[in-house]
Amino acid sequence: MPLALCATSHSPLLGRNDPPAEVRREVEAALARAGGFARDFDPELVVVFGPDHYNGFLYEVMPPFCVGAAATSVGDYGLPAGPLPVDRDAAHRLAREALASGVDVAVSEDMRVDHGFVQTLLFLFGSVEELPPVVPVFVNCVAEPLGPAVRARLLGEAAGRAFGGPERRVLVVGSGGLSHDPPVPRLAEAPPEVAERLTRRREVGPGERAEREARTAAAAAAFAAGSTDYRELNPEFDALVLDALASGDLAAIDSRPNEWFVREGGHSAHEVRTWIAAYAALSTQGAYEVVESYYRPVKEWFAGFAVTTAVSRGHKDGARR
Ligand SMILES: O=C(O)/C=C/c1cccc(O)c1O
Ligand SMILES: [Fe+2]
Repeated sequence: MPLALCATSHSPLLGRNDPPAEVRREVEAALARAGGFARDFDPELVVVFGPDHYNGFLYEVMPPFCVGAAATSVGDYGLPAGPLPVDRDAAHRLAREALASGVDVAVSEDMRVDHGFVQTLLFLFGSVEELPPVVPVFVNCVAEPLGPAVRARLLGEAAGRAFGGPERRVLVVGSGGLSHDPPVPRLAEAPPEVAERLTRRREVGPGERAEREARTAAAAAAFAAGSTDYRELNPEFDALVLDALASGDLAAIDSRPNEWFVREGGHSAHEVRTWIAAYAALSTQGAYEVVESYYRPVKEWFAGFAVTTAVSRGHKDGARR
């Protein structure tokens, strides 16, 4: 039972702009079950594929992928700031495997990560203090130009080869998606001051951060109230993605052109690359089965919100140690 998988959407608007209480309770229950699955599996290592939202990676240098050999949470949206417990040797092992197989990952000895990593890790493990050793793997999902989605599969397969095997229990995690298009700025349309902000790394003060986050929450409230300024969530796209991942037919999604993701799911639908990578890692161990799959579109959170867990076929019960 060497690999298991959790893949969840994230939304930093959870707790800031909530849907009716029963919807929040239902999503939190699905997240709690995924957390129970992760803790029962008791991983010795967590490899988490996550995006960034111009908090850690800027156009100064924008790699398609980056393996964090050390990482610090920036503490956006009220999440805890500070270092994450990264397994540096494991990070280098993954980078070597990826590079040897033709996936040109960058390596960072000082990676900054935002809610795209930290919120999902806390969904699963509760607090930074309770985290097992992690390897954070940045997947660029917002900063155009993007490579083809299939590269995320190749990256995930490299992770599967690096960590598959009986020696240790490794949980692979995907964080992001599914259909959604929150107001994340895009360089091509950015006025000069925003382009500057997307390009150069600098400390963001608490006032500026709070203002930005309040703007996103207000946009989500307007979206939920019926504003047509934002792209609708697309449950059909989300179902197609979830079905393809569950069936193991990753090509059904990762062979699609980038424009398809944007047209069907919105700009941030590219975050499903993190799920593709996680499922691809699991696929290196043979056929797999989804243990649980939860889905609900939540406009208040700007998210087609899904939570899935999976194990290699025949290991459903073995997921509990
Ligand atoms: O504020 C941001 O940068 C992004 C917010 C957000 C909102 C909803 C879903 C997501 O995946 C997000 O990253
Ligand atoms: Fe996101």
